[in-house]
Amino acid sequence: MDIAIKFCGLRRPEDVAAAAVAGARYVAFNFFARSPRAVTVAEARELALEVPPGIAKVALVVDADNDFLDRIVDRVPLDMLQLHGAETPARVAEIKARYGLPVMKAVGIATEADLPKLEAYGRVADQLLVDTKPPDDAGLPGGNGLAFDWRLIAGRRWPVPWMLAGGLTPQNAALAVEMTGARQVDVSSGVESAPGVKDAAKIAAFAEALRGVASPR
Ligand SMILES: O=C(O)c1ccccc1NCC(=O)[C@H](O)[C@H](O)COP(=O)(O)O
Repeated sequence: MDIAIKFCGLRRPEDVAAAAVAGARYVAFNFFARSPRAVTVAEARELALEVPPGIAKVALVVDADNDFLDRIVDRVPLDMLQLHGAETPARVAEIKARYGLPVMKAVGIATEADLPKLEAYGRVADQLLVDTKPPDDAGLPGGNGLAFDWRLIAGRRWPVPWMLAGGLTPQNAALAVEMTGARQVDVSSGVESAPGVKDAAKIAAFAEALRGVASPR
């Protein structure tokens, strides 16, 4: 089975086109205003309308309130919500019920002590994004281009599908899949030429690096 790829933080129609050509299974639009990858609701709508059928369109939000989520969901055709803040399991369940969209919860991992959170969110979310926990001095809750120690999750399973994220690049993605058993991966800064600027050649190289790579699970 092919490894499913999510390209995160797309801002331009050419990014969507490059992701589609590379065989993306998901593309994500980032609504966190302080991110160099942020898009407005209107921009995301235009981008989402360009996404070919068969590619899931994901909205990435950080501790968004209902008013903001209402605006996003009303205007942007979406297939999934990605919650990348400090949303509690109860808030994840509330958002899932309110919008009727699948919800992916990002969980930051730095040490073994972070792993129980995956169990807790796995009971309420439809998917988990197993990402690197941002260091205290990181300016952003995600998209920092930092990997965590993949040995922490080698051989682990959760009750819902999950995606590996954090510091993946065309150079290390195949090894990450082999070490963790991930069947889905997420990448943002590893396919950029500058913060927020996706690079079509790196997007293609990332997909190429995973072609023919089989998850050991
Ligand atoms: O990418 C951002 O700017 C960002 C900002 C705020 C919250 C989350 C953000 N990104 C989340 C993602 O899903 C990234 O793809 C994930 O953290 C991996 O990023 P990277 O290490 O750059 O591949």
